[in-house]
Amino acid sequence: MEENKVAILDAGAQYGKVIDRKVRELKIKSELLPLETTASFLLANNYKAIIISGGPNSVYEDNAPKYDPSIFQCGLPLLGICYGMQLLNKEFGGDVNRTTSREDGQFKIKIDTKCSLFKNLNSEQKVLLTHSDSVTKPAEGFKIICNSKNITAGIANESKKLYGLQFHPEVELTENGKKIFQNFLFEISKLKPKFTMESREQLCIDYIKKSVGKSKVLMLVSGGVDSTVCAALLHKALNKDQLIALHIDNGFMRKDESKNVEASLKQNGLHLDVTNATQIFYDSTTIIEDKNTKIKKTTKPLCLTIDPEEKRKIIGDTFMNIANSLIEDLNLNPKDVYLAQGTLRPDLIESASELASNKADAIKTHHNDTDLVRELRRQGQVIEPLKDFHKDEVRSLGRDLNLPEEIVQRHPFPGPGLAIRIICAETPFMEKDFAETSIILKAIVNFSGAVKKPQATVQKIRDAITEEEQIYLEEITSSYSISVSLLPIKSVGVQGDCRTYSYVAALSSDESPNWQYLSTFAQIIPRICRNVNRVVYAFGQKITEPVTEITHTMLSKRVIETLREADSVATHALKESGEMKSIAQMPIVLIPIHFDRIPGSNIPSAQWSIVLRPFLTNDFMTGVAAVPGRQIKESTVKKMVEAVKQVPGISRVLFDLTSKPPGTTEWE
Ligand SMILES: Nc1ncnc2c1ncn2[C@@H]1O[C@H](COP(=O)(O)OP(=O)(O)OP(=O)(O)O)[C@@H](O)[C@H]1O
Ligand SMILES: O=c1[nH]c(=O)c2[nH+]cn([C@@H]3O[C@H](COP(=O)(O)O)[C@@H](O)[C@H]3O)c2[nH]1
Ligand SMILES: NC(=O)CC[C@H](N)C(=O)O
Ligand SMILES: [Mg+2]
Repeated sequence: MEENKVAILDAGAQYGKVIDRKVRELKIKSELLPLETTASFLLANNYKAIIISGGPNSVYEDNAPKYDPSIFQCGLPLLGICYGMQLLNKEFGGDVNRTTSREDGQFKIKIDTKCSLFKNLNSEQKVLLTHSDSVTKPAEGFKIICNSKNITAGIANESKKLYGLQFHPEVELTENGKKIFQNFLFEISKLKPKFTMESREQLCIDYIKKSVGKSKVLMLVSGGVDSTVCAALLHKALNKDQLIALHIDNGFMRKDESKNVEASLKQNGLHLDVTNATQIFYDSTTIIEDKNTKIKKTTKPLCLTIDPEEKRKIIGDTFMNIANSLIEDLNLNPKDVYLAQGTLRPDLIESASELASNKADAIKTHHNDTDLVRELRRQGQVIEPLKDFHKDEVRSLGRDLNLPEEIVQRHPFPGPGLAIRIICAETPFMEKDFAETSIILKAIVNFSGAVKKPQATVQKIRDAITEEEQIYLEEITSSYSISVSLLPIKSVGVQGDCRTYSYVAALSSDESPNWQYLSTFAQIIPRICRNVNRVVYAFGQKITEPVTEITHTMLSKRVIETLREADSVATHALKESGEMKSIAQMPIVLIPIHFDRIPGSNIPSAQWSIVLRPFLTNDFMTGVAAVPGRQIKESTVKKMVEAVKQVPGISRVLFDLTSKPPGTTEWE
């Protein structure tokens, strides 16, 4: 029996598969298993080490996921990550509590270089943290092996080979994560790097051939990277007459997108059927189930829907319905036709599909993983050869399949398209925390003045950030005059493996933007105000009046056209600058905010604003905003702003500075 493998016990992390991948890249075999897997199973099946992933729950809650306590006593080396570390600490009698500060994003931590987990590392490390529970007292027999601010970032009992990390060594934003895994696997667990990955291309082709047999496949092709790579695989695996490729224009595509996709794929030898379903999407509804009450209801038509999850579900189900009607139109027997999609691992994990984890929180329902898609999957009707891949892996497979760079390097464009980049609203989002949050935000941007008067607000800020950050905040707020407005709208984020849906804070200034200072605010604001998951900078003069109204916004044709134009001119400016390659993706988002209205005037809020979101990531699970002057030229940003301002109906242009976590790439 295989001697060299690691069990990854899944507590519901967004990054379980990323751990699996990191371990395999080090030539060690690993398997993702449920958290409740027993120690006797692990021993009987020859696992040599255990990694416990993060997860959305809290270890002290009654409904915390079940596990077998013997896994900690069975003698196998164990590494607990985030939730996994909290569980380890609790199991041995230490304390885990929700403290006043949370951490989401990249942080510098101090590590104990003498700990074997950190062999060959420097004492300061940049890591990704995303949690609100913390180890407040390490369990007996455990020492603290790293700290961020005064929060414990890692614990160890070296003689028992039990280790816990509050940060995530598996993601890109932890710079030396790979070395930490090497230390755990090779030095501590004494595993030998023997595992070689089978050719993933061959595995995909075998899977397609075996699943499809002599039937036909209707491949849904958006023209994006994943569906094009998937279509190329199907092309290679099947006979020509078995494959029908369909592109659906749902009315939320970018300017000329459908036309360009058809032409580009034709050039690469793939014939596409293109159907224009704009009106069908616009009017479509679907049936959704309330998570708590389990009551089912029919949604409003998409053009009147505000809730982002409802929008996503309607769109996903409508894609499926259109594909099914094409099968009918072609007089094919639905039982003999498979539907193929370019679904990737992040689509499944973010939608909380059982295929990826049975404990993860749904961050956002991807259109290719709605209830209807899941039902078709259960019936065995869906083919998804890339469902275990991340984006960077698909790109490398695309290159192996000789697809041109222009396709392989395309920026991703979500299936629901512009529909989830228009923040719809009927009323302002102003809960009872709105006023208090606005006060805290003001104290943050006026920190140097606020500290002179001792008050609870200042203490709240001090509690959440390091002493170094407090000094820096005083310095920048005494030299740079900045204003902050809490916007009465919501956007989606991800914190501690949980979905958040909350306020946006907008910074503005009469001085020219100091991007370093602005990025600092973007990092610290969500840590101090948990109900703010996104920080943007508003170009133009300082915003002087509180923003308490919204422009009534639905997915109307005029709003869609406005965003389509703004997206087109901003993307054009990025292309012209030659910077498409250095940016991973650039969502352009329309928000229902009309700034600079004359107070007391009765002119209604009628305009919208546009947010630019140039974003950097490889695997799309974590990432950072591209900062002007650093990862994107300031002159390019200026051109984008000028171009977008010319679009009729636009009040202001803003720039999103939020990393993932605490924000997500898209706004809903
Ligand atoms: N307009 C569309 N027409 C047909 N199929 C679509 C459309 N949009 C999305 N899909 C299907 O949904 C899948 C998932 O979409 P997703 O955006 O993640 O992938 P992609 O569009 O292929 O690549 P990218 O991530 O680069 O945009 C696609 O692979 C495709 O099968
Ligand atoms: O095909 C898609 N259907 C969807 O429903 C969907 N939602 C998000 N995305 C894309 O997924 C990546 C991660 O997005 P977030 O950071 O916003 O979660 C980013 O690349 C997003 O554009 C989608 N793609
Ligand atoms: N990412 C995680 O594992 C988070 C664990 C826990 N829910 C927290 O917020 O601390
Ligand atoms: Mg796409």
